[in-house]
Amino acid sequence: MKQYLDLCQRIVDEGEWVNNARTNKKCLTVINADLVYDVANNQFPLVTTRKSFWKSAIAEVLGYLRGYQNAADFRALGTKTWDANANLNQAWLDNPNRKGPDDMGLIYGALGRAFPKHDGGHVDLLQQIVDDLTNGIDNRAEILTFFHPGAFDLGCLRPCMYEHHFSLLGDTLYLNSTQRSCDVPLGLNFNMVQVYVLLALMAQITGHKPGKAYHKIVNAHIYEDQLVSMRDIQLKREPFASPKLIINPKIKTLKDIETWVTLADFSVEGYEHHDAIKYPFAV
Ligand SMILES: Nc1nc(=O)c2c([nH]1)NC[C@@H]1CN(c3ccc(C(=O)N[C@@H](CCC(=O)O)C(=O)O)cc3)CN21
Ligand SMILES: O=c1ccn([C@H]2C[C@H](O)[C@@H](COP(=O)(O)O)O2)c(=O)[nH]1
Repeated sequence: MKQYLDLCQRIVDEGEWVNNARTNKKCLTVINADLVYDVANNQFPLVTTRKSFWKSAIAEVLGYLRGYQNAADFRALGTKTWDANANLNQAWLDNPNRKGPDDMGLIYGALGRAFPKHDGGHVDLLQQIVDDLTNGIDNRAEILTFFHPGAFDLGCLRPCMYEHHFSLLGDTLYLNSTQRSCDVPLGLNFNMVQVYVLLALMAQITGHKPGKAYHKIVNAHIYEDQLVSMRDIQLKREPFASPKLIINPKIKTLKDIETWVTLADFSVEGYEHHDAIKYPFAV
């Protein structure tokens, strides 16, 4: 939690204003932040200086792992967070590749689970990584990537957390996640949970102990209409201790995640938080 608040404060103190053409908003911006999550000791990085809707964040991860590409499927899992990008973004509404209401196109898991090959086929990057790790193999390229510049026009948004690199040291699994662009008040609140859960889940289904998750952020920003709430409300609050995340131990395979896992398989223990803050969302 401290590292999150430190980043927010750093943006407020040292950030530079950058005009963002896509959203037509100004962003107070810093470049580069490195966050670390101690998954081995269940230090769940949940924001406590406002109420965090952590279930929505985990629903997104489940949708990515299943390769979903439709906001209705994400709603069925328990999150509405893709509705705006699928249905309110004018550039995507005007894009002939959009297949209709709620379509998000080829982004995140839809791409990572069927990455196009040169011969016209596809490769399921996640399945390959799970198979390797389950067999104790780390080929030093266990990389789940969602980044495919040749396919940007097939999706509603370029992936923000675009790469997850898994590594094995003995029986401990590590994760390095890279994020190119980060909406710190809204998105990072979710992204910290997601990096943590991804390592915890992957360790559980491949039979390893989770170690640390390293989260690199390149462009970290606060939108102009979020600044006052962050600076004058959220940053004035004292954080509470980190809660614990409990994952159903019956989840043992990728197939389990694909077939029966729901948000009921996740709970948080000891979550003390301040009141909710509603931050504006830039489409
Ligand atoms: N501008 C922007 N920021 C983002 O963080 C973001 C995008 N766009 N587009 C793609 C996804 C969607 N994400 C989202 C979308 C909405 C919320 C949101 O509204 N969060 C509220 C309430 C969530 C709820 O009730 O489930 C919050 O207070 O955290 C968070 C992340 C993260 N990403
Ligand atoms: O997981 C996510 C997804 C998106 N974001 C934020 C970062 C930016 O504010 C926007 C995306 O805009 P781009 O113009 O494509 O950079 O969404 C996030 O923080 N986390």
